[in-house]
Amino acid sequence: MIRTEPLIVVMGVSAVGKSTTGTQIADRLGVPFQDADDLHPAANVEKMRAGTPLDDEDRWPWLDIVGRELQSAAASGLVIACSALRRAYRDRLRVQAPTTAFVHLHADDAVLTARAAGRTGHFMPPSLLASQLATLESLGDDELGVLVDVDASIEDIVDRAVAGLRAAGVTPA
Ligand SMILES: Nc1ncnc2c1ncn2[C@@H]1O[C@H](COP(=O)(O)OP(=O)(O)OP(=O)(O)O)[C@@H](O)[C@H]1O
Ligand SMILES: O=C(O)[C@H](O)[C@@H](O)[C@H](O)[C@H](O)CO
Repeated sequence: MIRTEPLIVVMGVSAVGKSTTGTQIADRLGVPFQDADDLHPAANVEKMRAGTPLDDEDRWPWLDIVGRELQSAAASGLVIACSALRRAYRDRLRVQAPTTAFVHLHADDAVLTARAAGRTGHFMPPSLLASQLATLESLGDDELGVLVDVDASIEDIVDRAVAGLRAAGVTPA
């Protein structure tokens, strides 16, 4: 039997917990983790740091880099934390890595505001949260993946994500 390793994007708006949770999902599944924030062109990071939201033209080249990382990780599997806010962005990733599954992390605005305000030393200003929420398109019923509410302990979130991926057939039963 041919086993393929999982390619997973942990998606959602800024400060929803993609990096924190994604690292632990990767550990649990025994695959590498990467943070797509580290793949942004420097100009994108500076734009966000200055308080200006990215637009589609800023994101396409970055998404192509993320897609290439997924595509080249077919042998090892990969969990990557990447906002992937719009359906069109996820379609772009699937062009290069069609088997990609998404863990969509969701939180109420109050939880997000508290988490964005509570962290220090991050380039993303909390003021950009509103534009992130305005851009977000939830995972569609026809998209491979799972929606997980993150108003919970990290262990519970990882449990739910891993169970959802198993139920969706992304990882073995
Ligand atoms: N389940 C949780 N419970 C409590 N705090 C959490 C939880 N998950 C994440 N956090 C905290 O919320 C903040 C945002 O988390 P994190 O940096 O992982 O989000 P992110 O989605 O990767 O953000 P960004 O995309 O902006 O880099 C951090 O300070 C993190 O420690
Ligand atoms: O698509 C975007 O607007 C970006 O990827 C942002 O989501 C940030 O990189 C991330 O959230 C860091 O805070």
